Amino acid sequence: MRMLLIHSDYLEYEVKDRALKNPEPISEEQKKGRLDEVLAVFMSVEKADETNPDEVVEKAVIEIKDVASQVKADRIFVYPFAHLSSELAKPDVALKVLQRIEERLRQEGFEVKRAPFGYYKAFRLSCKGHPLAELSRTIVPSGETVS
Ligand SMILES: C[C@@H](O)[C@H](N)C(=O)N[C@H]1[C@@H](O)[C@H](n2cnc3c(N)ncnc32)O[C@@H]1CO
Repeated sequence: MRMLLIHSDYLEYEVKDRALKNPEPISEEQKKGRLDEVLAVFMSVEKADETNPDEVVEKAVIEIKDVASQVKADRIFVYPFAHLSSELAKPDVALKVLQRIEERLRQEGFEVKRAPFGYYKAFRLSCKGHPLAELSRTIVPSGETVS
């Protein structure tokens, strides 16, 4: 899993078109979304993560919690993003991992939104620009190596 974490004044998206044959079914209200004062986390779930998705979920939650506490963010935007890796996990595995991360972050007390999976989306982001505002993390299940 590759993550790009951007501490932002806001992130807003608008669904434009389907990018997969079977994108995640969404409601009318999910076609647009916005959070202010948010840690935006762009995530590519990778092939290696398929060997132990549950472990990758927990490791991702630990990393996101760590960065959120450093930048003092209590809102998280989980954003599926297929452009951080050339070895992507299958969509059905990736969606489950992202849904589980969303669920676990809510359990940890964060306000969480997740952008819809399987679509082309327009988005606007206002990065805060402080020294910890732009971070990346790579997570692999135990026994896997970072390529
Ligand atoms: C396209 C661009 O504008 C948009 N932002 C986009 O990336 N859309 C992606 C993700 O929502 C999702 N997706 C598919 N596989 C994965 C994966 N392994 N990890 C994360 N997302 C995935 O499916 C879409 C097409 O790859």
